[in-house]
Amino acid sequence: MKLFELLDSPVQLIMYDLDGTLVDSVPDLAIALDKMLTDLNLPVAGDEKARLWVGNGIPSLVQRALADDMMGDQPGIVDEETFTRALERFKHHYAIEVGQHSSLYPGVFTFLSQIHKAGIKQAVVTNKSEIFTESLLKHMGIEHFFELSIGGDSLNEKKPHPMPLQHTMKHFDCTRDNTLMIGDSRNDVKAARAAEVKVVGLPYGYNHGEPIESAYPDTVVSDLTELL
Ligand SMILES: O=C(O)COP(=O)(O)O
Ligand SMILES: [Mg+2]
Repeated sequence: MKLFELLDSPVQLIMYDLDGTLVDSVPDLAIALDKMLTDLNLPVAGDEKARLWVGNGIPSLVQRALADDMMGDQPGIVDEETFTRALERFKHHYAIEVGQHSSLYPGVFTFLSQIHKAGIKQAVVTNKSEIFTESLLKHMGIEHFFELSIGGDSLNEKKPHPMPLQHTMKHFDCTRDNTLMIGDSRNDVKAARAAEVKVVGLPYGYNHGEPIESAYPDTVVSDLTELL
């Protein structure tokens, strides 16, 4: 499906998820997570598990790794003291690793350039912490494409809550009629549904081990250039 087929009005704003949508960022996250686990004398988790756990922000990722379980971020599973120490260790390691082993997915740079040239506004709406979002965008050389980036800790709520999407639309004075969300996980689809915006799913990212089709985005494309 093409961009112009998705909305009745011309697109004025595209909101992008970051991890798993624009950037294959798990290699950095997995290294930082394993260094954190090693600091705590726990067995390392590796890439595969990190890939399943990423998507609900850094605190959830750290809790899942500590519990070695997807449900680790539920109340009462991980004790507060261990979590606080682990989070500090993770942030320390990730600040060093961020952007070092990550790469842009195929078609991302071309798509962002074309959309930028067409005068359509672009924003990042991620659950990744703000400070690491800025750093990753710079390392990937794509920060200049975005007029706004909202992190998982920028507002009171993060995806799947619609708040970051609604905040972004308001910022650009855009509405559901001229705005599109693009993401790789059910959190993106749920947030878009709750904000009543159309959403494109990408199949190559991190959707907790499930195909993105199971979250029912409006369409799925194999890479972003398919939308051009
Ligand atoms: O850091 C995360 O948990 C995932 O971030 P995302 O929202 O860009 O996929
Ligand atoms: Mg994602």
